[in-house]
Amino acid sequence: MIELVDLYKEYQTKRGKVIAVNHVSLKIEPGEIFGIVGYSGAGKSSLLRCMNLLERPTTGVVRLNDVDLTTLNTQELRQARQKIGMIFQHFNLNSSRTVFQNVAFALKAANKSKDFIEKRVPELLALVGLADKADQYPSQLSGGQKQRVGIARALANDPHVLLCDEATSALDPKTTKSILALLKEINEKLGLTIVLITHEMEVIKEICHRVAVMKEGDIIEVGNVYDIFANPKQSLTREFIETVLHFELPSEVLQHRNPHGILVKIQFKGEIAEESIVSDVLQSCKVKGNILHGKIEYIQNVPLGIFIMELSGDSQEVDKALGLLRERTSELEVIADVLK
Ligand SMILES: Nc1ncnc2c1ncn2[C@@H]1O[C@H](COP(=O)(O)OP(=O)(O)OP(=O)(O)O)[C@@H](O)[C@H]1O
Repeated sequence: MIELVDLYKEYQTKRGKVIAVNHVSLKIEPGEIFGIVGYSGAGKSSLLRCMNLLERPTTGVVRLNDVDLTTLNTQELRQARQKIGMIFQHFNLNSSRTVFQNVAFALKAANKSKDFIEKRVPELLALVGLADKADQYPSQLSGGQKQRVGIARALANDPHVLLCDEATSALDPKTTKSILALLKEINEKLGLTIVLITHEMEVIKEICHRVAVMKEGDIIEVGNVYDIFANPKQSLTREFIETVLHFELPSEVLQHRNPHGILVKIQFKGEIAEESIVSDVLQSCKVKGNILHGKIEYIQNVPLGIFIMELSGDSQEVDKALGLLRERTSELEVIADVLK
């Protein structure tokens, strides 16, 4: 488990002090994929790099499996770091070494024997799907393949934790998906804890169990990914979610609104997203419902349905329909007139 207690990181610059991480406390549980999302400059890299002391926090505690890394001497820290793998946006491979040698490097640094290295590297390359690339050089590989080498190298010493610093930001969408799928597979197969930072909410949606939203050095919201998507509290979180759900109503739709109708946003969580609650209620109340926008997203394989509808008809019947929709289940949320 990783535990950050009151972590604070500042940099001294010519223009004065910059606070990158502002008294953050966080617990990351073993085996989870934990994402940290935020815009550029929010402090994500600084926070991540404090987790393995690549950056030393100005104050605060970084515990890995109950050991406070900030209290270790150089030798102890080197040992502890072997249990924290890291991958980078630009892969950080040594271009003058082959794929095999890049991965072997991490094992040599941990004083592993030649025999062990000869056996272990092919296993690692097979795990990341590069069994046939051992003798190639980084320049002969695609971006996705380079990141696979980075992952193999990071896993060489059986880490407890894998830190991912914008690991897919330099990759195209298809390659991003394949790297995220590999990370998920490794998480499930090896029970490895993964912490990733990203500015893309899509990455969070794709593989994370929990997410923290970071702004100006602070964590402003943290929770289970599904709950955060279904019920974001902070406007910045909503902004990030919007980049995935694309739920803005096009202005043409608003121009052609029925002046007597009311706009409702209806959100279904879990299995009921697949039921026909809305049509049942509208039929029973003789209310007309016009779907203006709607979709069902699957987040961690659980459906989240969101619809924007215009309801029209006798106003008492519309109120009754809204009441019934609210009542039908606690998992259904009706936000009446979305424009107000
Ligand atoms: N080595 C450094 N020296 C001085 N200031 C720094 C240093 N590293 C980061 N900063 C500053 O700290 C703040 C947080 O930066 P950080 O890189 O941690 O954020 P980030 O969310 O990871 O952004 P990005 O995605 O652009 O890397 C920024 O204001 C940045 O300019």
